[in-house]
Amino acid sequence: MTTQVFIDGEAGTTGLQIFDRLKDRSDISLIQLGEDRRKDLDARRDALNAADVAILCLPDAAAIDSVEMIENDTTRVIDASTAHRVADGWVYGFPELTKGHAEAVANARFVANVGCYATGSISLIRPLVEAGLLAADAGLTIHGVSGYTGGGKALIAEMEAAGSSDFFLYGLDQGHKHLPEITKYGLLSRPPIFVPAVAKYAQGMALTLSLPKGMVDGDREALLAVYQAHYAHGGDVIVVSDTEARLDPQMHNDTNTMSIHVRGNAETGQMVAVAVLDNLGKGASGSAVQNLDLMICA
Ligand SMILES: NC(=O)C1=CN([C@@H]2O[C@H](COP(=O)(O)OP(=O)(O)OC[C@H]3O[C@@H](n4cnc5c(N)ncnc54)[C@H](OP(=O)(O)O)[C@@H]3O)[C@@H](O)[C@H]2O)C=CC1
Ligand SMILES: CC(=O)N[C@@H](CCC(=O)OP(=O)(O)O)C(=O)O
Repeated sequence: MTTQVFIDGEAGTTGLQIFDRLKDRSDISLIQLGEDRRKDLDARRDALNAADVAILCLPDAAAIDSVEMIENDTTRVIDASTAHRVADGWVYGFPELTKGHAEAVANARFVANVGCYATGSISLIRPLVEAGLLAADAGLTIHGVSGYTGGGKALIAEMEAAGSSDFFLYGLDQGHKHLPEITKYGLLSRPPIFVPAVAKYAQGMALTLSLPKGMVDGDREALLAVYQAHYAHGGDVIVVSDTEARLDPQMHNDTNTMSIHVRGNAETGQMVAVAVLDNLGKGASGSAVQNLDLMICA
């Protein structure tokens, strides 16, 4: 029997990429509404209730409405929006979060797919805190750069218009929507300073976690060993002990791979950990399909 999947928001940036990943699969039947009915409440309610799994690729308010429209106790939900990331009753959709978490995703009814910057940030922080190398109250600083598809259709239109900016910083007020989930699932007792940026390319992101001398209890080799052990339980996170001078945020585009790198200066003890991922791959659509696969294979 095929699994009935409804992508609510299929015409958006994340929804389209999920559709592309699922459209040729023989184990999945896609419920589609078409352009004329995709925002029709009754049509969405019927589709949500007919689906085995609904994948919500909507703004937060519409995603909350979708969950409220489910009247049965069988439709399972993967929500790509921010609405339920730290909500009770939702499993955080990052299978590699910690040992055993993939099973939690597989058995969940409600899965909150992870934010793109949050995926990279948590992937760097959590293993070090779990291993006792980094204090939960450490004053962390994360910088990130993303392609403009991370902002959905509105930012794509803005950045592809004539005269748009080439690069900008934002989130400087330290109110970025990913900070609550980074703090909670990074096992931190205070949020990091987070300075994201958008550059004039479509897709792919890189984040750095600054590790000044004395902040972590270990050198580069120790950190790489901790990351390797943490991500040895399967999934799509790879730990790379490279030393190339440049890291390209687009190097994992159109895949679900996220790579972790550790660099630094052995003489000064100053280090930086780096995560590279596709904001629409492991940062959104790819991870939604990874979570779906875990859920329907359980
Ligand atoms: N882009 C990314 O890298 C990531 C995005 N996300 C999250 O995924 C969600 C979708 O983002 P993204 O795909 O980028 O956004 P887009 O703006 O590209 O797509 C959103 C889609 O939802 C549709 N929509 C809006 N309101 C309704 C409604 N009431 N009923 C039905 N459809 C509606 C829009 O319609 P219309 O086409 O008419 O505008 C659009 O097609 C957001 O919550 C975002 O935060 C998560 C991780 C990364
Ligand atoms: C480049 C860009 O604008 N990125 C978005 C985050 C991507 C996204 O929408 O992710 P979530 O839905 O997981 O929050 C932002 O910083 O708000």
